[in-house]
Amino acid sequence: MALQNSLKKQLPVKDDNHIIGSIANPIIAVDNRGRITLFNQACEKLFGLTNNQVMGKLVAEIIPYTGLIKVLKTGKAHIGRKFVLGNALYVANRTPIVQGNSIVGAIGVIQEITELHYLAKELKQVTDQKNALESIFNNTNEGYISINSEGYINFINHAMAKLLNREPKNIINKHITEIIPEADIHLMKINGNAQQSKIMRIGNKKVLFSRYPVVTGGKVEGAVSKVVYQDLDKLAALANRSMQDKTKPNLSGVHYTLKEIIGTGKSIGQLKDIVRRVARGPSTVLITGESGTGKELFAHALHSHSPRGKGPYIKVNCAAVPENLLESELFGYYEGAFTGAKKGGQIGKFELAHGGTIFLDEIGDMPLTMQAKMLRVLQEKEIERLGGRSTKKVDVRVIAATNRDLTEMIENGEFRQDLYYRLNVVNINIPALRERREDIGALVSHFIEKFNHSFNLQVTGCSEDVTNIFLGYHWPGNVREMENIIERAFNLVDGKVIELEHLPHYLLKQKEKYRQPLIEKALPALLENVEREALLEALGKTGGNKLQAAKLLGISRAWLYKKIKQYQIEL
Ligand SMILES: Nc1ncnc2c1ncn2[C@@H]1O[C@H](COP(=O)(O)OP(=O)(O)OP(=O)(O)O)[C@@H](O)[C@H]1O
Repeated sequence: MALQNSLKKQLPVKDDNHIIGSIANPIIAVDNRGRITLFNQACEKLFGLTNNQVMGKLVAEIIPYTGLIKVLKTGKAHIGRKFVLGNALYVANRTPIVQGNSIVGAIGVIQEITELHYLAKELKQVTDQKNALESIFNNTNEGYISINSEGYINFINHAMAKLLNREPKNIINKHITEIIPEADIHLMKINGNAQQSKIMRIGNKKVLFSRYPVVTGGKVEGAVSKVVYQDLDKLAALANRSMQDKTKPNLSGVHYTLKEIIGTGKSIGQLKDIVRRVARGPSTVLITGESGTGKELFAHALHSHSPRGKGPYIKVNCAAVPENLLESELFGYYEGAFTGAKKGGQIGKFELAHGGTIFLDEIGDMPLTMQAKMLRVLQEKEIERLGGRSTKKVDVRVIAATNRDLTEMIENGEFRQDLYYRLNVVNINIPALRERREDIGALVSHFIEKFNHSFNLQVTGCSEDVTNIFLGYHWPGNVREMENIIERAFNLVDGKVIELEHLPHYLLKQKEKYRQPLIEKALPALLENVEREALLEALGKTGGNKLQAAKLLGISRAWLYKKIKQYQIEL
């Protein structure tokens, strides 16, 4: 008790006015008639009036709009009423002073909130910006995650959370290595350097990520990582698909028509007529001919001129695909069909070609087991993916090609006869280049024009010696070989004419070889051979023009016709 009394003496609690006077908040009170009864020092400062000037005076006269009179009249408190005085913002709480049942006065307590107001405004702006950024980050497919300088996650967007297969709320504040163990190496190294486009694994996915330091006031405060492609394997598969799409004409720009097939001679002309007619129908076509004769070019043209020309054109090289993969390549497979099968399975070339054409190149190299399956597809027009039991109808036109002698293969038991008949509904046989020398001149001009364009040169032609070699050579590699020889010459030529020195050595030698067998024959046969070759050369040089060819040979036109008939030269 003694202690309490001594404390009371020391503390100013006994002097209410002194306590109120010391409060930093302006306080003003009135009695029940509105006369000022309390006006503390903070109030004096706020209103610029002294206590002596205002005490006992009517508040309405001294400071209008305090709201205290209204509180007196209504008995209702005003809480948190804002008002502006000078450049500052204030909030006031006004309450009635109640004694017993009656209102004996009113009191107002004021607080300056200018700073607070601006802070609140700033906070709102920051919150708005944060919300906007969050919605941007959460509506992108790119994953974002940020960590502080100790590696604790302070932000993650939806895409990144999805990639991690977790809820964002279960990730925030966790250590990055706890959530992404692989991050130890890639995401954790917090320094001032950015890392761009690195590949890392997150779970079973390969992703591409970039990491940037978060720098505040020159200090690295953390790092933010961006995952650009969530699954590179998927992306690779997509790119693969898009490459496959590119094999489709009209989409890729690689689009051969009959116009691109060069040949002035009768044989090519006849073949073009056949293509025009056959293209209209649905029949399977077998294109035969030596390697490099233009089988693929004809297959393309067949597709382009057909009603399916705008559909896909899918090529499968039966010799290039390993035997054990050919079936899945052609018909596709379901997930888990075999060890190493891709997740999600794979669509086969037949399905890809739906509505278009499938070109089965090198069909002669198709294994016998596959030949049986192919026969079924051609008969039923339906395919069965590996690992599945259901079949699917496909609307595909089949064009097959081979440089092998299928009839001989049938005799040797290497090719199924029934498949041969199915494929050979229409046969297009492209003669070897040596059997249509009349096309040589036009082809040479065509390739010179083509390479002038790509090499940006102005080559006008070949020297006479070179022309003679071209006309006499037996072209085992056919048009492809000619294309290669001319391209090679373009790499060496520095004038406007292709000369002997621009030809490969073997070609000069081959020419002699080509002439050699002649001496092994009897004289009449030898003469016939020479005569035939001379006719072919002349016709080739003149692009098949008989009048000019006859002039070149020094014979009459009638004689030339007789010889053409005798040697069964096709023009
Ligand atoms: N008549 C032609 N006109 C223009 N270019 C041709 C002609 N014939 C072939 N070519 C060109 O020759 C090259 C070989 O042609 P293509 O690939 O069509 O031959 P292929 O008979 O299918 O060969 P392979 O049997 O080796 O597959 C291609 O670059 C092609 O453009």
